[in-house]
Amino acid sequence: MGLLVKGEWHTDWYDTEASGGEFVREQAQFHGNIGDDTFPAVAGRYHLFVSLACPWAHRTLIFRKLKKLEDVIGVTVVKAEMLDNGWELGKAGELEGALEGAVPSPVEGIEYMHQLYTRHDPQYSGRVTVPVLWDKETNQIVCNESAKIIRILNSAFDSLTEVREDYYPEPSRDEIDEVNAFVYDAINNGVYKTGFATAQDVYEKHYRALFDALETLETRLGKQRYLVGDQITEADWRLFTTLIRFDSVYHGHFKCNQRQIESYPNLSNYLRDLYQQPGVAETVNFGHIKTHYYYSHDTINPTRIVPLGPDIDYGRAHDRRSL
Ligand SMILES: N[C@@H](CCC(=O)N[C@@H](CS)C(=O)NCC(=O)O)C(=O)O
Repeated sequence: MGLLVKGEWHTDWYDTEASGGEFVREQAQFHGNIGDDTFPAVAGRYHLFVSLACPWAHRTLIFRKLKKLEDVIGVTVVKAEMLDNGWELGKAGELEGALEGAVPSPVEGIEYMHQLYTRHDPQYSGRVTVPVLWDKETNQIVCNESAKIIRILNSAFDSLTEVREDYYPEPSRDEIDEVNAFVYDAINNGVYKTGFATAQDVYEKHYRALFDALETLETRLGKQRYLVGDQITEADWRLFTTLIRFDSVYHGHFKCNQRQIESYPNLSNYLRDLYQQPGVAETVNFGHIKTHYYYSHDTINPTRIVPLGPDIDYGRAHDRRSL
């Protein structure tokens, strides 16, 4: 764990002292678009760097899969553990098996993700996060904000594939934005704010907000199959990547342990419905997910023991078709 200061790597844990025990997420710094003159939509030019453990990177893998962009955008997987040097790229052959179609880094001479950031900007200051959408032609980061990358993948390459599914349909955009904001604050980022809190009252505040929000969604999903009506939208995929990690990691490691997702009738069936959408299960790697969290956060789990459970079959039947 660390960050870059004017291009120099520093091994620092998140500074929660300055914020009274609160984990404060840093904003992503690269927000380029695809489809303009700088970054035209071209097959084979752009590349994703992802961690299979990371819920934010997972969103981008799902969109690459659903929009059938495997031949348009390459992908490189980083090691599950994030240690003193931050995210680490494997040696050739080491990680490709973790995700079908993954390739070693196309950017030569880099061992760590922080070297990719300094390749783009030798003076970069900030956290070194995944996912990264990289332009191989100009050696630049196009974007390192998953919310933006999934919008890019949703439509920017449509002329290169036959897939026309739209996960951000015009008529539902206001509602999707509203649900996203609620889910992001209390759930996607909520589990981190709960798990990384270093003061009891801060932990309790985010824990309560998280479980209140899950209760709200449990009720909402009693009336409709997906978060915004009867069609899957980006709002569902953004929630999915947190829910699929919840019982294995956030419940124990982040102390989000009032309930497991398995105990909510609607949320658990909804989670299996999404997991069973074609191609999605292939993007889920519980080995990387569990190893990453339990191994990398040594202030939370210094023994690095990775728990064996829980055993949950996300492939078993769900009841959502009746809605
Ligand atoms: N806003 C970013 C957040 C990405 C993010 O925080 N990724 C985590 C992995 S789950 C990371 O790389 N953390 C490294 C760090 O904070 O040093 C996005 O959604 O793309």
